[in-house]
Amino acid sequence: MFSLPALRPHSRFPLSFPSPHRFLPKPSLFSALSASLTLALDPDHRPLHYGPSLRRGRRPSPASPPSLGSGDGPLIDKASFGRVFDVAALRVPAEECAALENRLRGHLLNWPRVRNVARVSGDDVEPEFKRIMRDAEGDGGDRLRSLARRVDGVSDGEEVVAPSPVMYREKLAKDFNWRGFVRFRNLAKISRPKKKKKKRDGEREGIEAKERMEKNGFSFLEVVEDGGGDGEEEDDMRGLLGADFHVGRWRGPTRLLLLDERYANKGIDELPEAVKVVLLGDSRKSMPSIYELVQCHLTLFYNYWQMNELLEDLLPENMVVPTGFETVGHIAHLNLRDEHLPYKKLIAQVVLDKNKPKIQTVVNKIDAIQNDYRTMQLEVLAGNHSLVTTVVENGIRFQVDLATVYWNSRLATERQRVVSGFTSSDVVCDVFSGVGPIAISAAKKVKHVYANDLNPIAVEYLERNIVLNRLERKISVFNMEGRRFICAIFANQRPYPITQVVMNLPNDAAEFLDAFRGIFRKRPRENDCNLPKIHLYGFSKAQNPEYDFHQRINMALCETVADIEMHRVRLVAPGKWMLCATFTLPLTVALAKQTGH
Ligand SMILES: C[S@@+](CC[C@H](N)C(=O)[O-])C[C@H]1O[C@@H](n2cnc3c(N)ncnc32)[C@H](O)[C@@H]1O
Repeated sequence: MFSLPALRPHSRFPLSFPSPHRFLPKPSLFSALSASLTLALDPDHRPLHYGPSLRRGRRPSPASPPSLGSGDGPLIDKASFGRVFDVAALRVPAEECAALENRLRGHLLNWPRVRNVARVSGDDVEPEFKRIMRDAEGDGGDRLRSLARRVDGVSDGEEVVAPSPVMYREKLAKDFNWRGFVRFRNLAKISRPKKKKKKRDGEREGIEAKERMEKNGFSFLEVVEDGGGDGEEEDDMRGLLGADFHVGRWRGPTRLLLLDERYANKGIDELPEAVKVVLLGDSRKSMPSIYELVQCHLTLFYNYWQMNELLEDLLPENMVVPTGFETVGHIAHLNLRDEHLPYKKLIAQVVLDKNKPKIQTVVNKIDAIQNDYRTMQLEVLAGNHSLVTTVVENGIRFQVDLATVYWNSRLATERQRVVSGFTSSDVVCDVFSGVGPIAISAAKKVKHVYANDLNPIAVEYLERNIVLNRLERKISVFNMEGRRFICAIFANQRPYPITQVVMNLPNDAAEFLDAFRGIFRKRPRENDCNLPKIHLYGFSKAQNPEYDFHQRINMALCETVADIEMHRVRLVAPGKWMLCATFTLPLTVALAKQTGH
C-alpha cells in the first residue's frame, strides 16, 4: 500500500509525518503540535513557511508563462494549479556549477523535485567557439586584453576593464574559416546588422520557454531581472551570440544556481557570506565578474504537486484527505469513506494522474466482501476499465481478475512467512488456494502441492498461473468444496503423504476443522499416519485474540490442542485481528470416529 504523508495546507508547521492510517484526519492534535513547534522554532511567533505550497505561490498571469495541461480532462482544471514563486539565483559558468553547488548547498533552494541547478537555454556554445575562447584566454587573458587595447586605441600601460564586443567580433571573424562560419551561424549577422524585432524575439523566447518546460514537465524557470548591460552594446552582441548574450557576462555556457527562497528579491548585502564571497570575490580581478545575481520566477504546475497537496486544495476545507490506496498490478484500489463519495471521481483522477503509468485504473470498493468466493464489488472511477491485471509477488507472476477472484496484496508478507517454513521434503495441501499465491510459491520449494478452490474462475486463473510459472508438474488442481476436498485428499494413501495444510479462509476456516476427524481411521497401522501440520487463519475481536481463536479450534476439533503456535497477521479493522494458528493435527482427531460430515 502506498501511504502519503498529509498535513492540511494551512497547518503552520511545514514538516510532514508519515501517516499510519489510510486517512489522516485534520485533528486538533496535529494543529496543536504544529502550532507549538512553530512557536518553538520561530521566536517572533510568525508562521514559518518553507518550501513550495499551493497556498503560498501566486497564480500565473494568463499570458505567461505557458501553462501545462490546461483543459486536460473535464474534471480538473489543471491550469489553475500553476503557482509562481520569486527565487534568486546565481548565474555561474557551467563548468564551475557542480563545485559551487557543493560549496553553497546549505544556501540553495533545496525544494523537493526541483533541481538547484537550472540550464540557461541557448547559451551553450559550440565547442569551436569554446576552443577559441580558451586559446584567447590561455595566457591569463593577456592576448584578449592586448587585442582589446588595439581595438580601443588604449596604450599598453593603461588598464583595460573588459575587452569590447567589437574586438570579439573581429577576433571571431578572423579565426573562423568558412566551415567554422557555417557552424557558428550567428556570426553571419556581422555583415547583416540585426534588425530589432522585439515582438518576434518574444515569441521565440516563448517557444524556447515552452520547450524547456515540457522537458521536465512540472516546473518552469525564467529570469526576470538581472545585472543587464550597456543597451546598444548588448544588442550588438546579441546579434552575434544569441538572445541570451549579455555584455560583461561570462560568454560561455552558464547555469543558474537557485538560492534559498528567503533570498528572493534581496540585494547582495543581504545574502549569506558564502554567497557574497562567490559574487564579489571575482570582481577584484580585472575581468568583469563572471558570477551574477539574478531574480527569477519559478512556476510549478499541476504535475509538480503531490497527491495530498492537490486533494487538500480540491476537497472541502474540513474534509479528511484520503492518503493511501492499495495496488494490484495496474489497479489502484481506494477505500473511500462516505463523505468522499461525492468527490470520488475527482479523487480517482488525482490518484491516476499522480501515479501514471504504473496505475492505469482506479477503483473503489462498493461493498464489504460478503460472498463465498470472497470477491469485491468494485466500481471503476478513472482510467481504463480492465480489472484483469498481472501482479508480481515475491518474484512470482500472477494473473488475476479483480472482478471475479479474490486477491489481497497486503498478505504478501504473510504468505512468504508461511512458505518460508516449508522444506523441500514437504507436500502441501492448500484448501482455499484462490489463484494460487501460496500454492505456487510453495510449489517452487516443496515436493508437491494439492491446490483447491470452490470458485471455478479462481481455479481457471490458478491453472493459468501454474503455466505462467512453469509448475505444471508440481501442482495438482481441484475445484471442490473445502470439506469434501479435505476428506477426499486424505482418503487414499497418496504417492506423496501430505505434511502441511494451509487453510486461508479467515472468516470460516475453523469451522472446516471437523473434516479432519477420522481421516486416518481406515489406515491399518498408526505408523502410516503422517500427521500434517495445519496453518489455519481466523479473525478475532476478543480482548485476547489468541485465546479466543484457540478455543474455537478446540471446539471445532472436539479436542484440546495442547501445542499451538499463534501469529498475529494484521489488524483488519480497529480491534479485529487476523491470526494464523499453526499446530500438528492430534492423532486422536485423525483416528476419531467421524461425526457424520
Ligand atoms: C481468503 S481467499 C484466499 C485465497 C488465497 N489463499 C490467497 O491468499 O489469495 C479464500 C478462497 O477460498 C475460496 N472458498 C470460499 N469458500 C470455499 C469453500 N467452501 N471451499 C473451497 N474454497 C472456498 C474462495 O473462492 C477464495 O478463493
